Amino acid sequence: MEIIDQSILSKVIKKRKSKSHKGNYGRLLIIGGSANYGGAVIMAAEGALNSGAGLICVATHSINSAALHARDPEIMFLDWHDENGLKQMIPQMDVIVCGMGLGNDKLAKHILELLKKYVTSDQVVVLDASALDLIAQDKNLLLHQAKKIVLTPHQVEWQRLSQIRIQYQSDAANQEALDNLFPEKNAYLILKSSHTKIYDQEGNIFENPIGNPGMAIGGMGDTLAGIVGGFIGQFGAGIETLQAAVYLHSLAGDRIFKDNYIVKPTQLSASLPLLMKKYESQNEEN
Ligand SMILES: NC(=O)C1=CN([C@@H]2O[C@H](COP(=O)(O)OP(=O)(O)OC[C@H]3O[C@@H](n4cnc5c(N)ncnc54)[C@H](OP(=O)(O)O)[C@@H]3O)[C@@H](O)[C@H]2O)[C@@H](O)CC1
Ligand SMILES: Nc1ncnc2c1ncn2[C@@H]1O[C@H](COP(=O)(O)OP(=O)(O)O)[C@@H](O)[C@H]1O
Ligand SMILES: [Mg+2]
Repeated sequence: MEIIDQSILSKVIKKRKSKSHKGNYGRLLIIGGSANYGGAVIMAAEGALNSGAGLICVATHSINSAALHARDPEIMFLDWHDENGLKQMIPQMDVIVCGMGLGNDKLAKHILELLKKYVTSDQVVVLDASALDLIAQDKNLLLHQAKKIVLTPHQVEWQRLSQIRIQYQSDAANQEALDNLFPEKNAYLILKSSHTKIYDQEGNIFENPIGNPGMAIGGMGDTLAGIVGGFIGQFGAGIETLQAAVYLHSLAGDRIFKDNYIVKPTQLSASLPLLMKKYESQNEEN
């Protein structure tokens, strides 16, 4: 197992080319936010926006549209009851992040079915929160055809999905469970805790050494899912991209925690552009 260190940031965060446009930095579809959990998808979207995603569309319950646009007019909205809209939108995007506040009703399941049907082998899918819980209840909802699939459970979500109780979530058991879920070997696991670990399917494991208890607050994982999506859209779906996303999330949290009793997820997101500028690579992206 390797410990992630700060050098991962300048390795992954590229200086932007002057000759570029929003399409070069990832088209993201973020799906989540039932009538009661709109905050979850807005926090994910703010993680993606502030970490540099080129273009973001949020598919959510229509009740969340005004709040989303009031906070972030940069972000597009799609009513998640609009099945035709979803069918058209899904294959057009580079990265799909799904699950934050999705809930577990019939519509939530149907959205996972649509994803399974319309995601292509060129796309990357990040699955979080309710999406993982729904798949734990019905493994038929799991999609396999994406180029890469990134799971971002906390330990209880991973327990539900892998059937491994928290105290038995050893590296070997986690890797075996990931391989059982994805025999195609196209998945990563970001297992969140106070020491988040990242697993690939080639036997590599990376542990995040930073972060703090001020980050133990609802929405912190939603924010991470958005950052992971934003980073994949800009820097590709390799293991180093995931390490940098996880590390940056905690580094941002630590900087706020130095002077604050708690770390608000929205405050963390707002601090990302400055932090990314500080740690960007000195060489232009190639
Ligand atoms: N503002 C919004 O709209 C927000 C909406 N959200 C949305 O809510 C939905 C449900 O998600 P969820 O994570 O709150 O519920 P769930 O999966 O039942 O987990 C809770 C249980 O797990 C435990 N537990 C958690 N982490 C643990 C850990 N690392 N290690 C160990 N234990 C841990 C925890 O423990 P306990 O409280 O019992 O001590 C409890 O038992 C989902 O769609 C999500 O996106 C949230 O994102 C928040 C902001
Ligand atoms: N004590 C802690 N130390 C470090 N990081 C923490 C701590 N508590 C929570 N976190 C981080 O906060 C996030 C919580 O994710 P999650 O439980 O999915 O939150 P939510 O679903 O409420 O958004 C994870 O990234 C986790 O690593
Ligand atoms: Mg969560």
